[in-house]
Amino acid sequence: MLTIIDYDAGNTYNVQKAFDFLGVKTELTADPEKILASHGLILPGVGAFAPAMQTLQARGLDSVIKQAVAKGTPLLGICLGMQLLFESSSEYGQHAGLALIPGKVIALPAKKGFKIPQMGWNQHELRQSDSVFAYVAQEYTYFVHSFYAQCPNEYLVSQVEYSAPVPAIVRNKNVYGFQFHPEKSGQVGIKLLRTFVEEVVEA
Ligand SMILES: NC(=O)CC[C@H](N)C(=O)O
Repeated sequence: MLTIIDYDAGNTYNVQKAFDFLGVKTELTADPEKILASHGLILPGVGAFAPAMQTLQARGLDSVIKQAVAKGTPLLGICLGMQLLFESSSEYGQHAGLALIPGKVIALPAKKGFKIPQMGWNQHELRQSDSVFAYVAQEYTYFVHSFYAQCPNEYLVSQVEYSAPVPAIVRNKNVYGFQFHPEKSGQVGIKLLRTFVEEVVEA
């Protein structure tokens, strides 16, 4: 069973439905004991960075997540949930993140021909050929975001080109992030979630 961290994130229902479709049981909880006992964690998220971090902190979930990761529990952050994994975000001011992956989140640059937010399908370019997600090369997934992560290449599994090179899948040991919405990315999105379960959590 996977544990979806409950901090009133907006895409929790759709993420749960995606795992239901996979036949993977999930439990939505903010209970520290359940999170620490979990075999795999999902950090969903849509909306602004600061209120999301404030809710995590208000529920003590920031430290519980860090404890779980430190003992090796795999964690997948989705969209805003991926951005929260980094050290900081400049969305509406400067805010500290969970600092589970080195790097910062900044605004997508304005550039002629690139509407902000990026809202649509984009094609992955692979950066780590030995990743369990390597098959995502040249595949398309669905993005909705105005901010993006800047991180050292060693944490980059795949990226998409928009008004800047956007990390699409990132990894730091047992911590993974998807900037896109796998729950809105059709068969590829479902396959990527299945890979996280079968090749990471259950491996
Ligand atoms: N869809 C989202 O929640 C996007 C996350 C973040 N607010 C961004 O604009 O990048």
